[in-house]
Amino acid sequence: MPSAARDIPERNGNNNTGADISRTVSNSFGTLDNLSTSPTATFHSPASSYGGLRNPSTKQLKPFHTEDIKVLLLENVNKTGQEILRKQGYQVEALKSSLPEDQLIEKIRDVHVIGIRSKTQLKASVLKHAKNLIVIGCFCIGTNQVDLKYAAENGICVFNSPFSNSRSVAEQMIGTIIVLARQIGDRSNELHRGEWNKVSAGCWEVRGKTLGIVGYGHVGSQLSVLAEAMGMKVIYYDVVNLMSMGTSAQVHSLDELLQQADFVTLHVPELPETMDMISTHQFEQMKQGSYLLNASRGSVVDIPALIEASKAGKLAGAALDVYPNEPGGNGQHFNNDLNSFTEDLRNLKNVVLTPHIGGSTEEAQSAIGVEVADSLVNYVNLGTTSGAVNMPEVKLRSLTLDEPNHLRVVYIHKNVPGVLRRVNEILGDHNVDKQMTDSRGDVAYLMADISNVNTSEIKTLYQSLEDLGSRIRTRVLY
Ligand SMILES: NC(=O)c1ccc[n+]([C@@H]2O[C@H](COP(=O)([O-])OP(=O)(O)OC[C@H]3O[C@@H](n4cnc5c(N)ncnc54)[C@H](O)[C@@H]3O)[C@@H](O)[C@H]2O)c1
Ligand SMILES: O=C(O)CC[C@@H](O)C(=O)O
Repeated sequence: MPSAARDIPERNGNNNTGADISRTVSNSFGTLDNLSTSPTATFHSPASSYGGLRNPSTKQLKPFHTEDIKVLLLENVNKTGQEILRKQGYQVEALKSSLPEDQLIEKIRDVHVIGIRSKTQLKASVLKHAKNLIVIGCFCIGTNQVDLKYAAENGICVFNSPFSNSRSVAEQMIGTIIVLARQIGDRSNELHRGEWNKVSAGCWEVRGKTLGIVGYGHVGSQLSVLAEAMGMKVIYYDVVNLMSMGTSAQVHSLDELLQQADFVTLHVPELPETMDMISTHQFEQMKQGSYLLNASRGSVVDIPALIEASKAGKLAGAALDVYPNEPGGNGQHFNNDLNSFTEDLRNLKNVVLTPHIGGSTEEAQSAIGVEVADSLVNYVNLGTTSGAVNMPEVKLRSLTLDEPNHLRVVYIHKNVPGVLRRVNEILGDHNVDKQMTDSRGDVAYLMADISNVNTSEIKTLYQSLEDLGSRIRTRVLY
């Protein structure tokens, strides 16, 4: 089977039209709209909308038989995404869990596309086995689980969904703040065990309390608006200056936020700088009887220090949605084998533990499925990198059906002097209709549509580009 990225492609006989692949997902509960207040009554999956393919005059580029494209989807990627990829004719294998590293390496060897969520680690040690891989789709916000630099330097483009689950996380945080303030988790557990324990001591309204948001991006700023609507005062800390929502206010340092907030909630990405961002010193700065919430990444909080702060009564409660090590799939155990502190954590009072579900709503997962699958199809079929997290963003207007002898060249190369001159010497034997190039760090991405190309010339053109020392990956779409 030809490598989609490197071998000379064959023209595809598949007659997919825009109509085949455009999606209008209707609401199967639509007829109940006027009768039911069920959430499903207002739920619609977003429509898929990849650039240009819906227009019947658009020429669909096919670098290969689409059924040769192998896609591996892990971690229960939503069916909206699976359907979009299957409708392209790609061979899609979808698994519910992540895979242990040895099995992942076996599977990744011959796939062209992989889709993951937050659990699957695509480090260089795994990616080096992925000889055919051209693109990774993270069906989530976080991309810390992928070695983005290694991927770019090896011509593997990475996409994510930057905000489709932000609202879901913010809503979970609002619910959890109230659950903590009223000790609802403990009361519910007691009653499940048959114990009636009607108390008001240490239970509070959230109105008038101060919420400190660390990381005021997509999630943090949504949460800010919701919290103010409940009468909370909002302060936030971020490494960049940002516009305040409502009457919230940015503070100058993390310590300042910790000293003022009754509830501290973390919404920063996993970075070297955010590792153990909340540890013993930070707990010392927090107000007596305050609360900590973390739905960002498990590495951001030093959990043994949190356990100490909780046992010492410094914290009145905490909520964790993320952990340094998380189980690979549902049904697997959450115990000390995963994280040595787990048993201690489970025994703490007023500590809400959730299994990384901040973004797990029907709305978010359905939207993410469509968004990321669209990006993957756009990249595989058209070479478009709009929204990529590790490559320059390059997009060319679509070719049309009255441009039959055109082909699109995608050339991913090292960002070094003299490459464009050499590439254009090769392309210059033809008419270069349009060309765009951009760089990001050490990697550059060139896309060109050239006309008056005979099929017999494609192989030579492809090989000439492959032979340049600057080449990372060449793709020819026609
Ligand atoms: N629990 C879940 O299911 C879930 C769902 C979505 C996102 N997340 C996690 O939440 C994180 C935040 O999501 P988002 O969409 O709001 O991201 P975002 O990129 O929109 O916002 C992150 C913010 O953090 C700020 N930041 C970065 N480093 C910082 C530092 N050292 N100190 C203070 N601020 C810093 C950034 O400037 C940015 O404003 C994601 O990276 C992801 O890891 C978890
Ligand atoms: O769905 C997931 O696995 C991850 C959710 C969240 O942490 C994200 O990064 O979007």
